This record gives sequence, structure tokens and C-alpha cells, in this order.
Amino acid sequence: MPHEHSRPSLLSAEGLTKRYGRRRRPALDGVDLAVPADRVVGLVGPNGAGKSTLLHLACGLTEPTSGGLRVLGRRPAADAAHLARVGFMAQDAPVYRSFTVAEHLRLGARLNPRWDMAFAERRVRESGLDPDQRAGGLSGGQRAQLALTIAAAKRPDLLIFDEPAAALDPLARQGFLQSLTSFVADLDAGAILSSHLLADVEKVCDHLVVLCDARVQVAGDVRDLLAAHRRLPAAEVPAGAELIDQGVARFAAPPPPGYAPVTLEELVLAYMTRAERRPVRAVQEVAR
Ligand SMILES: Nc1ncnc2c1ncn2[C@@H]1O[C@H](COP(=O)(O)OP(=O)(O)OP(=O)(O)O)[C@@H](O)[C@H]1O
Repeated sequence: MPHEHSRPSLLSAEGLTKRYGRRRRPALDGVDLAVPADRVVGLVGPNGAGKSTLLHLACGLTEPTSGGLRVLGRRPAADAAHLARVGFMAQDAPVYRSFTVAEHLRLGARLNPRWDMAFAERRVRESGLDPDQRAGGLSGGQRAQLALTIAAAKRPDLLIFDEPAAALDPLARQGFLQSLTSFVADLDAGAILSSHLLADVEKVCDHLVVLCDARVQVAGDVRDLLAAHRRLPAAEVPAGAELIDQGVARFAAPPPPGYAPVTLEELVLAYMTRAERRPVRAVQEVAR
């Protein structure tokens, strides 16, 4: 994380709210978030939590109902130059089924001013893809590799992935995550990756955002979060600690010795369980 002070934050949101219809519950409800530069962010949360909505807002695919969002210091998709700085890989790695692999690369070159054809062709070779094969005939893993290559060949400063590896078998997933990690390092880029697969998040991410019930439950660098949370042996909560759920507590200051550390999975589950037990909106509605 060497450029923290010289680069704008990856993502910052203030009171970010998105409703898809006036009568519907908001998909995002007053989200405040500040993700520093140069992070690989794991965005996790249950189905319907608002993860895709947040990623679509970040790419400029949809507009907020209220509140503000900045990506790399600017309004999402502010202009063509800003669009070129963000690579997006949507759920299920969509590709043009009737286009060949090589045609995808040529299309990428026409659409993206910073396109790196040498990189794209090398990646296609390295992933064993046949340039003449139509994308409709690729396996899920091959399609994911093609979509990742296209996103990275834009040479973006931020790569955004919406559940990129969900449909892949363990071997294809491992290859995909290795490619993702090496692209992020080579491009010197940040990345945001939504996933239900906590083991994947643990492998590749250094920053975590837990989104449940349209709100951020906890966010921070994984190292700091793990350092601040401990497992409590009994129901008694020591001074300076807040019980989250599932016997996991957050300490305001470095925890005293004697408490067992938590895994990332335990930490995420504690916040998800708390949000499920005590939905913020339910509490607000009772108070009205
Ligand atoms: N285009 C849309 N029109 C109407 N409602 C939508 C639309 N997109 C999302 N929603 C609703 O917004 C809420 C959040 O959905 P979103 O897809 O952002 O969640 P998610 O966390 O990505 O879920 P998942 O993990 O299942 O992909 C859900 O209630 C969903 O039904």
C-alpha cells in the first residue's frame, strides 16, 4: 500500500441510497464508506444485500437516488477518460457468444483508448484459449479468463468484479484468482471483488466491506479488523469491548492477552448474523 497519500481513495460514499422504485425498500440505504487507495477489497454479504447495486453505481451503470459516490476521486463514469480507468467484469463473465476470442480483443482495442493488445494476446496464449474459437463454445472457466483478460487489457486503475468465480470449479477458480492477483500487481491497480466465497476473499483481499440489509456493517483493512476482534470464552463482555454476535467481540483498543483470535469467516459471520437478528430498518420502523 505504498501510494496511500498520493492517490485518491478507491471508493468513497456518503449517505449513498439507491431505490429501484418508490415503493420498494432501498437496495442501499445511507451507505457511508471510505476505501483507501491501492486496496484489493472483498465485498461480502448475503443475497440481496446490495452488493451488485453498489458495484453498478461505482461503474456508472446506474445512478444513486440520493447521496454521493466517488470512484478514484471522481463521479463514477465522469467522462471517457475516467471510464477507461475502471475495468468491470459483471456476474457470469458475459461475452458475445458469436464473436471469436480474437474478435473480442479487436473490439476491446476499438473501444478502449488504453488497450494493451500485446498483453491481451499474451494472456490469451497463456490461458490456452484458441483465438479462433467462438465465445459461445468456451467453458465457464475459459469465459472467465477471457472476460478477465478484456477487463485487464484496458489497463485500468481499478478492476471491479461482481462474483467473478462463483460458477467455476475449484481448479478453474484457483487459476482465475491467481490471474486476478497478478493483474492487480502488474497494473499497480486497486480491485473490488464481490463474493460469497470467503476463502477466496481471504486469499486475495486486504480490505473487507460487509454489506447486509442495504447498509455497511463493518469495513476496514483485514489486518486491522482481525487485530481488533477476539473470541470471548464466556457471555461476559469485558470493558472496552462490544459483543458483535456468535461470541465475537470488537475491542476499541488492542485486545488484552488471553482472548483467542478470530478467522475472517468468523468475523464476517458474526456481523452477518447480527444484521439478520437486528435489521436496522426494522429497528427504525419500530421507533417511528
Ligand atoms: N434492476 C433492479 N430492479 C429492481 N430491483 C432490483 C434491481 N437490482 C437489484 N434490485 C433489488 O435490490 C436489492 C439488492 O440487490 P443486489 O443485486 O444489489 O444484491 P446483491 O447483494 O448483489 O445480491 P446477490 O448476492 O444475490 O447477487 C434486492 O432486493 C434486489 O431485488
